[in-house]
Amino acid sequence: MAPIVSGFSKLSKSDKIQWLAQHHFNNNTDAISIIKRYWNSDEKLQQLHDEFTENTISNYYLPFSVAPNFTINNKHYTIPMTIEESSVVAAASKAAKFWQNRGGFTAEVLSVSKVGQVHFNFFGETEKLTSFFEQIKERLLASTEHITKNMQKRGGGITCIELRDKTAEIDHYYQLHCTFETVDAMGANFINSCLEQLASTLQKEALQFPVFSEKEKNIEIIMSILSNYVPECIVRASVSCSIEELPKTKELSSEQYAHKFVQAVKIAQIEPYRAVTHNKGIMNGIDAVVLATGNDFRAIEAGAHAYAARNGRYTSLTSASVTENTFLFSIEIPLALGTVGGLTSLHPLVKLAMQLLGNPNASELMQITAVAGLAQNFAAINSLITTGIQQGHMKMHLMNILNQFDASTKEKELLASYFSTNTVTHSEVVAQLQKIRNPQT
Ligand SMILES: CC(C)(COP(=O)([O-])OP(=O)([O-])OC[C@H]1O[C@@H](n2cnc3c(N)ncnc32)[C@H](O)[C@@H]1OP(=O)([O-])[O-])[C@@H](O)C(=O)NCCC(=O)NCCSC(=O)C[C@@](C)(O)CC(=O)[O-]
Ligand SMILES: NC(=O)C1=CN([C@@H]2O[C@H](COP(=O)(O)OP(=O)(O)OC[C@H]3O[C@@H](n4cnc5c(N)ncnc54)[C@H](O)[C@@H]3O)[C@@H](O)[C@H]2O)C=CC1
Repeated sequence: MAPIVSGFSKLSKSDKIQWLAQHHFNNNTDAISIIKRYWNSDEKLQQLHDEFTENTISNYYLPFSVAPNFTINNKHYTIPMTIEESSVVAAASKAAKFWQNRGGFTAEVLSVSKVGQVHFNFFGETEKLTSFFEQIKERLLASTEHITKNMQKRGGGITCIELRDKTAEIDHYYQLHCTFETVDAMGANFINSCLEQLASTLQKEALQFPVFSEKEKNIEIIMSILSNYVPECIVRASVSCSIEELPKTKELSSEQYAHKFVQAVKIAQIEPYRAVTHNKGIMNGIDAVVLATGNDFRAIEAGAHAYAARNGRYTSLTSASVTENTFLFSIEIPLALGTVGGLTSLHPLVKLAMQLLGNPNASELMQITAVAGLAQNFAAINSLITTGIQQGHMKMHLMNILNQFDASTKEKELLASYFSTNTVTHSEVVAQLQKIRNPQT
């Protein structure tokens, strides 16, 4: 068991690795060589990556892939996707190709308002606090001027501050509930800086407010933090086509396909067990673009799933319908993304990803990302209601299984050919590999 260590963060990278080897890897040199094998040979680039976070000892490779053939608002895109799961990029590519021949995707940003809150305790009469707040509101805003002035020039800034009484749930607890627009930034640092300033001004003003008793003058700030729940930072994307343009299979006419597809989405709308996986499939596409563009996928995930539960029951983020002869499939989702700030101007591959997308602004990136989620969902449901998910997913997963058994190039070629007409299962791959390796058994 590892000993408790103090000052670990102060060790050099190589001393950190030595400590790990000694206390976790029995000084096994293989472990150290694995760690070092993932270092970049360009020392300057490696240092840049080391400095992204803390206690860095190596790099963790994730595939950086691309999905071509996306038409969004009549503009063509090749979308960068960073994800470890097989078949996700293939699925997005297949959906993109399918919809490119049917008018492509339509997307629009519906709203861009972000949220932050100052959480505090006030020990007095709510009416006095309300009156105090109304009197100091302008001074609260004025005290953030040094932080907001540049954002205001870009068309952003603090758009609203309101006092919210939460004493019904927690004694003495109130909020300054604030909304922001942060233009091309995700805005976390900007919002948090504004909130901390508002908290400081609130406290100072209260100390001097003559109507307050001594007790009321001492406002207790609990915390000041943005919210990753942004139900007013919404982007919508959709596709539509005539029923005849939908896929046909041996078993399904395009009309039967349409109705089965719509029911699959309706099931995700009413059945939370299905909705979670349905939305996970959407986030396969969304997270891949969020990661590739250096955005914060934890923030996106938290906000998206909270939004899916906004009406009290967790539900699908997409909807589908057939009206007369038209199939319509759409997504509405909160995506607080940035094309400046964070890693966007630091990580060379992130900069390349933005260049690949034509250096979009935040609004355009929101639309591209929502489309990736909708495309992912279309491909997943298409498979689920026709061949089943395993046929395609395992077809893409075949290489991972073969690599687990150190299959040779020749073995990979033989088995790729065999499995082009046979369903991939782990046990069948093992059996076929055995046959090649031990033909006499
Ligand atoms: C996997 C496919 C695309 C195969 O589909 P297919 O019809 O066997 O592929 P194909 O060989 O006919 O090729 C058609 C197109 O698919 C793409 N494609 C095809 N193969 C490749 C490849 N190797 N590399 C890159 N792209 C590929 C590519 O666009 C290609 O066009 P082309 O490039 O030939 O002009 C299909 O079966 C599919 O879309 N399956 C859905 C897979 C999926 O959803 N994966 C996500 C992971 S599973 C999950 O976590 C989500 C889920 C399922 O749980 C969500 C939910 O429950 O709702
Ligand atoms: N709960 C959360 O989601 C939290 C997330 N974070 C992290 O914060 C990072 C993002 O923070 P940001 O404040 O967005 O980044 P940032 O602080 O790195 O950069 C944003 C700044 O860029 C400048 N800027 C230049 N051009 C701009 C333009 N056209 N539009 C808007 N701003 C422009 C502004 O000064 C703006 O404040 C993310 O990487 C995230 O991981 C940090 C704390 C909490």
